[in-house]
Amino acid sequence: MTMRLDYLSIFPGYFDVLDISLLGKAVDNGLVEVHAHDLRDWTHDRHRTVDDTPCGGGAGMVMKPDPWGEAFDGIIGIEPDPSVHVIFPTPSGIPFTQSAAQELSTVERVVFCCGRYEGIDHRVIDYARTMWTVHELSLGDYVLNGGEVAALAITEAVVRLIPGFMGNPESLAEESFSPGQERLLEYPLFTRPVSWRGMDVPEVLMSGHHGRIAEWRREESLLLTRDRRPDLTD
Ligand SMILES: N#Cc1c(-c2ccc3ccn(Cc4ccccn4)c3c2)n[nH]c1N
Repeated sequence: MTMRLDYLSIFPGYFDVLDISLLGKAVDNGLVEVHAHDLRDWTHDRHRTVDDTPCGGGAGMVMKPDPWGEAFDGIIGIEPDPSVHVIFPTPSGIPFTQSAAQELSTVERVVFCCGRYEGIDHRVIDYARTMWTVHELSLGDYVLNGGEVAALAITEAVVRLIPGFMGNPESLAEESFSPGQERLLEYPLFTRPVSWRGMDVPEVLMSGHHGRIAEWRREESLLLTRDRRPDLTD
C-alpha cells in the first residue's frame, strides 16, 4: 500500500524536509507519496489574500474559507469519500497520541490542512466533516504559529509505523507508548566507551546477566515514570 500525503499551507516549503532521511527513503521505496500545495494558488486577487478580520471582533486575522474550499475541490475532489482522512492541527484539537498514529498508519490518504494567523474559518472544518473523515489534533498544551510543524510531527509518528518503513519492525513493539506496552518511560541508554569523562556505564549492563539487566531497566523506567509522568501510572 502506498500512503498519499497532501499538505495545504501558505508555507509549502516547510515540507521540503520530507525529502530527507528515512522519510525520503520511504518516498523512494514507494511507501509514501508526498504533495505540498500553496493555498495562495487558490486565491484570485492581486495580493493572493487568504485572511480577513474576525467576525464579532477580536485580535488577529482568520483564514478565509474560499481558498480552502477551492483547494479541496482541486486536490481531493467534490464527492464525499470517508476513506480520505483530513487532519487540521489546532491548539483546540484532541491530543495526538501513539494510538492515533497507529490508526492513521493504516490509512491510504491523509490531507493536512495547516492553518496560520488565529486559525481557519470554522465552516471549512464543518464542510470537511460532511465530505471526509476529519481529525482536529493538537500536539500539546503550548502555542505554535501554525499547523506546519504539527503536520511534520504527526507525519513522522505515522509513517514510521507503516509496515516496511522501519528496518527492524520488532523494535517498534518494544517502544514506550506502543500498544500492549506498559505505559512506562524509556530507561537510560548507554553505549561504548564504558568509561567517559569519569562516568562509567552501570556495571549491571556489562554483566551479561540478562535477568538482572531486565530488572535494572524496569526499575529505572518505573522511577523515571513516577518522577516525570505520574499521570501514566494512573
Ligand atoms: N497542532 C497544534 C498546535 C498549534 C497550532 C496549530 C495550528 C495553528 C494555526 C494557527 N495557529 C496559531 C494560533 C495561535 C493562537 C491561537 C490559535 N492559533 C496554530 C497553532 N499550537 N499548538 C499546538 N499544539
